[in-house]
Amino acid sequence: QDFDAAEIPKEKFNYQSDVARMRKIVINSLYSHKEIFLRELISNANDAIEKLRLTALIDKTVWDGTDPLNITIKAVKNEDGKGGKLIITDTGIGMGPEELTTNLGTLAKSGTSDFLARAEGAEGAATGNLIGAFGLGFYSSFLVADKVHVASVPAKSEKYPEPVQYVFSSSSEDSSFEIFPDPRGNTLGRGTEITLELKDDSSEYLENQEITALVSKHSSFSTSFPIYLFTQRTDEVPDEDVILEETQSAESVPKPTSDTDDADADDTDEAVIEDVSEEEQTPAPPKMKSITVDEWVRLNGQPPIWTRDPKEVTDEEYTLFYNAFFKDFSPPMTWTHFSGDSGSGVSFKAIVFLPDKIEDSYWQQPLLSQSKDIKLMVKRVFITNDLGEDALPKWASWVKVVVDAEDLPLNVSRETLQSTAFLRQLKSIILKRIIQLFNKMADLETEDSEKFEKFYEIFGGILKLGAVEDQKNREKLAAITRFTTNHRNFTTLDQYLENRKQGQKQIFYLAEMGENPQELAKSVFVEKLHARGYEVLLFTEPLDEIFVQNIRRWKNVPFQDIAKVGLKFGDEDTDEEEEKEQQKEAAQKYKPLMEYLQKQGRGVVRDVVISNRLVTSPVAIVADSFGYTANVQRMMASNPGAGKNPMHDFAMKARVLEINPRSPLIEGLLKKVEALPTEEEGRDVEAEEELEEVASILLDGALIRSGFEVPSTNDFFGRVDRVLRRSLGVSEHAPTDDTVKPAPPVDPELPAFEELYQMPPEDGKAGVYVPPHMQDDLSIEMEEIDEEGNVVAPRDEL
Ligand SMILES: Nc1ncnc2c1ncn2[C@@H]1O[C@H](COP(=O)(O)OP(=O)(O)OP(=O)(O)O)[C@@H](O)[C@H]1O
Repeated sequence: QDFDAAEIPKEKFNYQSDVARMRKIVINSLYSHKEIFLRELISNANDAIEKLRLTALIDKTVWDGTDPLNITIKAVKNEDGKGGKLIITDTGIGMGPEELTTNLGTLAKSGTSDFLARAEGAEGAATGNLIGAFGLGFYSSFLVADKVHVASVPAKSEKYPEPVQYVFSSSSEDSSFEIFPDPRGNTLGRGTEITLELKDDSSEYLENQEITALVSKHSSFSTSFPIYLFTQRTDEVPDEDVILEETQSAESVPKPTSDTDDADADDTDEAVIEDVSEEEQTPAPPKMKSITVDEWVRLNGQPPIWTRDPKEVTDEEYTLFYNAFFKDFSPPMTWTHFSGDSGSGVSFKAIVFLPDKIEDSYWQQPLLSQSKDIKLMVKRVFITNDLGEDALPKWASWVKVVVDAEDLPLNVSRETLQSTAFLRQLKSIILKRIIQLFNKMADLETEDSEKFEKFYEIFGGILKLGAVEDQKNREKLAAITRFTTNHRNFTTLDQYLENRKQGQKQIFYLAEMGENPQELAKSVFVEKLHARGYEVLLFTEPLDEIFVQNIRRWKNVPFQDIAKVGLKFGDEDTDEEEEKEQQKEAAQKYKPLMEYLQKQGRGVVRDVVISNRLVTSPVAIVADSFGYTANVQRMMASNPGAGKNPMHDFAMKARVLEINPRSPLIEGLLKKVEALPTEEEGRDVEAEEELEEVASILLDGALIRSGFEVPSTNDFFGRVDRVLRRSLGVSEHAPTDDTVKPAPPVDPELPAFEELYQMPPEDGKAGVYVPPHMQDDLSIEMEEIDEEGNVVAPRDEL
């Protein structure tokens, strides 16, 4: 019986506008992925049965545990041989008329509009990957069907004591759908039946072979309930009418089903026929006739992948499973499949997958992330993917895991789970496995650097976050973390220590958020270390500084920020006597300059000292151990609350100016300071001002070189201008002619459009507005085309 057969009042509804947009996107942009409709419908069916089973744990009226839970698929070809219907049925929770309306007629998901906007835009092509993840599931039916009917009966419950079968009907063209009681009556008992009236170009989905292939590719791994396909087989059986006559005469009846028994006795069917005919010595073989045998064939008979022997599962199977099960349609980066014992007597099998990307949304708020892809099964039955807030530390919340516990009760709830030792043990087992996978990927560095680099690009930040967040696994995660140095890329902390020079008791690093390592390597702070052959870790990501501040030491060697005081090469004790003497002398020699600069630099630096870290640069500004480096200062600036800390001002100014005694510039400055006439000799105010200006530029330059900002950019350039004038011999005080033409008086009228843009004459012909400033640069050719797209008469109108 047809859905339209009876005269039943049908209620008509308009789709919510987002649904209309969604259907359009699905139909237009996913055409090349149209086979996904089956995966989506099966996945919905599976979810509906799962929901039934979970509800039945609390309320037995919903399902008493006896009637079978399954998904069936049936293709019905039209009698004229053209097109047909595909019917997908489940014995799940079902939907009442209101649910049909809201679930299928509206999109309740948050972020829908965002998604729609993205999908309609340039990224539309990529929607193939988003479709399942976002739950456009049901609408994918319109990829292959002109018309879709969803008949459904909700499970018996308080809300539906006498459930009635209703139908949701919609065609792919309509902006509305209809809801009405099923004219066929209650044919389902419970569950949902989706009838797709296939489009002419989708009739391949009527072929059982095609359906079987699709199910095995996309759905066999992700469904926990049996999927049956309706098949019809033609069998040759003895014609019963003839047999009946023979029985009456010979009293020997070959049973219609005896084929198999006979086949057991011998290997081939042919032999059977011979045997039978010889033994019974009947004058003629029994008359045969063809009959059609209806059969439901199980499509997903394979046991779930995690229960299989890892040696027998191919990489492709793991990938297909991952895609379908976690609705992430890029292949996983790597995985580990293992079985174990939790230690509290729960044995389990699990697969832990590393995805091949971490969503941007994760990095926006990593500390708020919560794992949602640890799917816990008990004896192959899905229990939950919500293991609670602290299921895993935040650094690992992106991981995708399926775990199947043998020895937990089937009706275990999340609450009872929380109090079991199993969950705690599971957590540490998963973390251990993730770290194992990280190590496996990190080992690829030498064999397959491309793979390794991709891994590091995605998980580098995770390793640092983990080392900061997770004290227990800190060491293991920090050991895998890599850094760029002035010597090489991807250095581990252990490798750094191997390259340590004799006496070196610090791990040198320099941090500048957002800089690139090559630039950072040219910093004043690195120059001497580099020139002497020491290795310096170059930190350019915000997490780096937080990372060292948390781990503080590696194998007992402390980290030293080389932009701070306290830098020691470690070989100072072995310096020659002569060198020490030289340093003493330099301190003596530069005393007047240091005193002078100290006076000039008040408010910017706390002290001035002779540097041991500079080679060619004349000066640098170094932070005290408790002061802010330029990097920390910048991080503070982006944190609005930081200025309120009473230590803030103090930490800002806790820095020292270091001068390079071997720089000619510094020597020259010393001479100038020494040459200044004293009070007694009669002060030279002009020379004093000149020198102050130079000192001030030197200080500002030192700030900039060291990554800090100058207190006032305008003042700084005013001074530079004056020094430039002096060096060019131009008068310092000669004013620039600063007269300018004032603007005309206020104009109370708004300009007319025609004044700004020349309008084409209003002669009814097509025209183009070209703004005056573009008229010289633009020429437009127009051609008229006929309906077939052929050019009628080329013209050059403008
Ligand atoms: N076979 C079904 N049985 C019962 N309810 C269903 C069935 N198919 C769909 N639904 C209901 O309709 C809703 C919308 O389905 P749709 O496929 O559009 O998205 P979804 O299933 O929520 O998302 P996703 O496909 O990502 O799981 C479902 O959430 C479910 O409540």
